[in-house]
Amino acid sequence: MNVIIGTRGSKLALAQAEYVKNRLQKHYPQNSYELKIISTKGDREQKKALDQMGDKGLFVREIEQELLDGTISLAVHSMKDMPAEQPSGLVFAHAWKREDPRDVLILREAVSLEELPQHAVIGTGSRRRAFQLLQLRKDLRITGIRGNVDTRIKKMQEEQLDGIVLAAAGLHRLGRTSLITQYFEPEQMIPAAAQGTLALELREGDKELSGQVNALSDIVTEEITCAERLFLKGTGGDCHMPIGAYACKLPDGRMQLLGMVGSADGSSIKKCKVFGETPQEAAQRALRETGCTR
Ligand SMILES: NCc1[nH]cc(CCC(=O)O)c1CC(=O)O
Repeated sequence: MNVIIGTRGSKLALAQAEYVKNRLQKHYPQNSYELKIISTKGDREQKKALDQMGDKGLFVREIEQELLDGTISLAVHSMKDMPAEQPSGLVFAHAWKREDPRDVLILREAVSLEELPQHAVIGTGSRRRAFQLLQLRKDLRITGIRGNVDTRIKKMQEEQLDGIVLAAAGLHRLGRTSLITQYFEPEQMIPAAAQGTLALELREGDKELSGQVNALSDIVTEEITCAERLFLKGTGGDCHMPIGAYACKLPDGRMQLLGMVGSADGSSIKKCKVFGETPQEAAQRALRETGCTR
């Protein structure tokens, strides 16, 4: 089988696609593999604020179209960037083991959040991160920042920001772990739903490839991703809303789910911690506790 893997061209997207290619190659050396870089609307319109571009799936639509057209056989994305709804005819393979789901702080000079001077300026384009950061340190000033991981690090230097918040997973995958000043525990800063998990998307009915990809999956990641995405879907929000979800399995086998839903301006933030026997039960309880359902 010839496996053509579609990916965006950013360094992080390429690192993720290479990782998937190498892991498949190791387990299935009988296949041939190639990467195909696909430019998306999100890549081409870097200058517009994300809020203005608005629509979901900005970084995925062209890639999904190539899957449907059959010009690629597997798409690799970050699951946290995937819209809740998927085009018909496409499915996700079972998730592989997730990378570190936490958010991290990269500081230009200070050594910790506590040691930052009063009114220090932190860059992030995510309201989820901004509002939770302000819960930890009310005096901080938040400034918008976007672009890929390298761009944000460069902007922190050029614009003399005191720091930025990024996902640990991206930095680990790029080999930039040494830049990290501090990790936030999920209870302090609830990550985005499925942060650190790859989305491996393929055509429904592609039995041979899905069999191979699914055989390398991680059942715990599959369950926690299910709980986090069900919660996200139930809130009705997309990646621009201040919504967080973090699930993990406890030693007794139950699932724990931390949920967060904020109003658009951050004036009200609801957080919860619930337990459930199944992803569905945990997600339902979290939606009820955050006031998304009754
Ligand atoms: N929104 C961009 C994005 N999409 C996925 C990751 C990191 C990797 C991951 O969460 O799997 C990042 C960068 C970041 O948020 O710092």
